[in-house]
Amino acid sequence: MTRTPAVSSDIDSRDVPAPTGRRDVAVLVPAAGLGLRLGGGTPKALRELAGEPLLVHACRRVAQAPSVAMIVVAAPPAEVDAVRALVPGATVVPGGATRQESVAAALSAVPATIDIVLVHDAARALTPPDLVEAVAAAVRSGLPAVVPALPVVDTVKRVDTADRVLETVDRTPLRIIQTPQGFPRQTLLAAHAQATDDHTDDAGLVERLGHQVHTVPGSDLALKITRPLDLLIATALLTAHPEVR
Ligand SMILES: Nc1ccn([C@@H]2O[C@H](COP(=O)(O)OP(=O)(O)OP(=O)(O)O)[C@@H](O)[C@H]2O)c(=O)n1
Ligand SMILES: C[C@](O)(CO)[C@H](O)COP(=O)(O)O
Repeated sequence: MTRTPAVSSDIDSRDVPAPTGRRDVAVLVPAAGLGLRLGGGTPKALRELAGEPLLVHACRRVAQAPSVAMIVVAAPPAEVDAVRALVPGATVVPGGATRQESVAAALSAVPATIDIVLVHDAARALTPPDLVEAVAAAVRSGLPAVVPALPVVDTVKRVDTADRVLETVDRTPLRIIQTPQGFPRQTLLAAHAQATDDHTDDAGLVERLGHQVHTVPGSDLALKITRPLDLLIATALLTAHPEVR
C-alpha cells in the first residue's frame, strides 16, 4: 500500500508569513464543549494543563499572532463570567448545544469591519501563533476557505458493523484536519446561515456552498486534546519543548 508523502509539520519549523502590519482577523474560539471523552466533570476548556486552563493556553497563543484584532470565545453557558475573568481581552458569548451552534453564536459578535474570520478549538491549546498567521495569510491572499492538514500516519481499513475488515483504504489522498480554519467573514456567515444539518467543522459547511477548501501544512502541536492520553501528550510536549509555552 502506498504511503502518504511527507507533509511538513512542526515542533520546529514553519515558514512564517511576513507581517502585513494589519490586524484584520477575528478568531472565534468554541469552548463550550463538555469534554465527555476527556472525563473529569469540568467543561474541557476549563481543564488545566501545566497549571492553566486549556482555554487560556489557546487564547494566549492566538493573541500572539500579529494579524489578530479580536478573539470571541463561546463559553459554557454557566461559565460565562468565569471565562470573562480568565480571558479579559476576549469577547465572551454563551455557547450552544453543538460546536456549530457555538461557532454561530461567536460569529454573530464579530463586527462588519472585520473581513477575515478564523475558527479555532479551545481544545487545540498548544497551536502555535505561526499556524494562526499562516491560515490568516492564505485567506488574505484570496482563498475562500483554508484548513491545516496533516498526513495520516497509520494504515486505514474500512470495516463492517461487526468490525470485520472489508478493505484497506489508500491513505495517500487522506488528511487529518485541524484548526484554525479560516474564511472571509461573508463566506462563513453565508455557510452558517444556510446550514441545514450539523457538521463537525466549519470547512464542511463552506464545502456545502460549493467553495473550494484549501489546505496549509498542519502542526503536531495543534493536536486536539480529546482523551486523557492527549492531555498527557500535551503535558509532555510542554516539558520537552519549553519554547512552545
Ligand atoms: N457544544 C459545543 C461542543 C464543542 N465545542 C467546542 O468545540 C471544540 C471541539 O470539540 P471537542 O474537542 O469535540 O470537544 P467536546 O465537545 O467538549 O468533547 P466531547 O465530544 O468529548 O464532549 C472544543 O474546543 C469544544 O469546547 C463548543 O464550543 N460547543
Ligand atoms: C473542527 C475539528 O477540530 C476538525 O478536526 C474537529 O472536527 C472538532 O472535533 P469533533 O470531535 O469532530 O467535534
